[in-house]
Amino acid sequence: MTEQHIKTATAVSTTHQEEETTPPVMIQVAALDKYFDNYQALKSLDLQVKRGSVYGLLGSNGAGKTTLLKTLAGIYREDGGKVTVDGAPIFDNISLKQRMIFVPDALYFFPGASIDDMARYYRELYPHWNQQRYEALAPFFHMETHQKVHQLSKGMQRQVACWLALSTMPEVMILDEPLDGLDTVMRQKVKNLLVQDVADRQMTILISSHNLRELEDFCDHVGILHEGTILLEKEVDELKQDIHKIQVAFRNPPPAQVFENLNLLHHENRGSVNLIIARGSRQTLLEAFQPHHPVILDMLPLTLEEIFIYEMGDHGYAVDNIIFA
Ligand SMILES: Nc1ncnc2c1ncn2[C@@H]1O[C@H](COP(=O)(O)OP(=O)(O)OP(=O)(O)O)[C@@H](O)[C@H]1O
Repeated sequence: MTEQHIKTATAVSTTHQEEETTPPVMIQVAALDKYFDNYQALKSLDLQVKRGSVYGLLGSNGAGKTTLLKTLAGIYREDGGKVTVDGAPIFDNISLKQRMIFVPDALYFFPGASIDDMARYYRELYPHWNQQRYEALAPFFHMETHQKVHQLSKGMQRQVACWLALSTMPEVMILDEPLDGLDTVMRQKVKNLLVQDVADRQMTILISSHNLRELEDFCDHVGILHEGTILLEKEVDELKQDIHKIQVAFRNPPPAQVFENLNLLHHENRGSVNLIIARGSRQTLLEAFQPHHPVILDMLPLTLEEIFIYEMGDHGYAVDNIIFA
């Protein structure tokens, strides 16, 4: 989500008097345990998602993403810890479930149902169903509402699931790898639609993916789930501001302390050029080198992928499969 969207969403929230009392946290997970027989799929997991924000949940196969999302959607009951949405427990809470939507990894449509049939079903279940929006979105998805869902391709069925979900006007959307199988253009269009709802009416999104790149331009927070726990959680903007890749070379090398005093994540020499990944503000890092008259001093932007690799390196984990899968 863009900075502008966040600003818009913030502006909307502060213009409404009643929202001053609304808790900023929409999804709260504390010390969540989930077992399948003797197998512990989620281990004392903590997670918070603020109202009107987008949280990206990353994890490799079997990390526990679907288990977590199904628990948050109230499909699984927690075995330990607490899961609340807008301050209330979710399991067995029908009125709360009417305010949120879960788009699962494995989609389900009634046998032989058309898109319109499914829309009628959703209309019965969700009191805030917006028929006008449902109809307006048909050309966006390039589909006719009388089409049978089972005759559509997998990617088109995923689009139908997003289309129906958006038409329920949810306060919270939980999406299990919704972008898988969508072509690049449609993926971006769906992301734009989702972000628009976040900006316009403070919808909260929790979205899972194997692919960090998929989430990079879209999420406010990214968390890495690994073997049932959140290994690392970061605010995307903060991450990008706080970590830098620097190429620096000197005619006369400065004392070693210049490097030692930095919060270094990585340092290598390529000929006379030092390649450094370091934490700290841009200004602090520049000020460390400038007194030593560098002949080259470049600060390069880091991708979120690179940031996670270096950050996770700190934790001593090999995470290539999480980042690149
Ligand atoms: N119904 C179930 N019964 C038994 N074990 C389960 C069940 N559902 C999930 N598991 C186990 O829990 C672990 C987490 O599975 P989960 O489906 O949550 O992972 P995931 O991160 O969504 O994986 P993927 O990216 O492959 O979809 C796995 O080891 C899986 O085998």
